[in-house]
Amino acid sequence: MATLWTRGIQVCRALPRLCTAPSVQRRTSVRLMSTEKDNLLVDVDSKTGVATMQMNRPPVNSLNLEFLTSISIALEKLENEKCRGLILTSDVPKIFCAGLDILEMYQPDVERLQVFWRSLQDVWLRLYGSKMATIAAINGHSPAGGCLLATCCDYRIMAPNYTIGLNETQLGIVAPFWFRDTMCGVIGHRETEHALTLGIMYSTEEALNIKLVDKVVPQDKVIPAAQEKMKQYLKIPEVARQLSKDLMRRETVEKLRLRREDDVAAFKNFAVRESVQKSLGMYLEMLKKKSQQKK
Ligand SMILES: CCCCCCCCCCC/C=C/C(=O)SCCNC(=O)CCNC(=O)[C@H](O)C(C)(C)COP(=O)(O)OP(=O)(O)OC[C@H]1O[C@@H](n2cnc3c(N)ncnc32)[C@H](O)[C@@H]1OP(=O)(O)O
Repeated sequence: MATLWTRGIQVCRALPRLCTAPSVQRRTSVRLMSTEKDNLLVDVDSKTGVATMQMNRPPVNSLNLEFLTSISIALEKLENEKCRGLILTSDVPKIFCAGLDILEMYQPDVERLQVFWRSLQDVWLRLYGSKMATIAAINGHSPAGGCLLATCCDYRIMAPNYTIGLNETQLGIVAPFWFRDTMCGVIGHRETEHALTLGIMYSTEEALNIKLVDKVVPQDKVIPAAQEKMKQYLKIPEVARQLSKDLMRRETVEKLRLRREDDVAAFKNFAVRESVQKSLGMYLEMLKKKSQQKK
């Protein structure tokens, strides 16, 4: 197992130029490193060409601008390196990904808010449109943006006793069309409508029933099961597999590509509404209270 490490991704606060390209050195061990500690660990098996990407931004792997930028750059590098497969998982106990960092949307700097949204679009375009075979090894809770990451993948394996879903309406916000399309592609129109309007968080078992996840295995078997499933993908002739995936996803990808700036504007205009800010504030307060009660 070789490790692909990315060194020196400099995430600048200065906008709009966010970061300089990381210099990748090919050697036995190359690390993907971000300014925010090692919040993304990427190992590439040099024999199989399968990368394992572990999200590691405690406490809950929430997706802020810097973290999204790291993920996006890492995905680009893996694609450029012609990796064949990607297993996306978490290094944070009990959490796959808590979705977007709500602090990015609450009382935002409007300039940064837009860059933030573009960086989320980038991650989606790269992950959903990836040529690699992608498997989500969901080893923890996976609300909203976490569910989006998982549903971008070709296959989902989840551990028991967690939750997954697009719960946006519960926060008083709305999942945009490309979140919807991604989920529709996995569970179909009716179930997506039900899930989105009610903001349903499914238990692992419920998620399996509606095929939001493909397989449930014990916690310690999630990554081995993903590695095993990956073998099946890698046995398929590469071009045939990639073209079939492209055939299924191209229209959805193109829809966002063509509407990127409209989507940024819609997000910005929506997020700055007084009613939305009020809802986000109340939700953050609720999370804080819940967290304090545990301590
Ligand atoms: C007209 C149409 C136009 C369209 C326009 C678009 C509109 C906007 C679309 C936006 C799409 C949004 C997508 C999202 O992803 S929103 C984020 C949703 N996420 C959640 O609701 C998850 C909330 N968190 C939880 O449920 C739990 O934290 C979790 C189950 C993940 C873990 O529970 P646990 O008990 O282990 O941990 P705590 O709850 O104690 O949390 C620890 C600390 O982390 C903070 N926290 C949690 N989640 C987030 C988050 N997503 N962002 C920021 N911070 C988060 C939590 O407050 C605790 O902090 P403190 O310890 O400091 O109190």
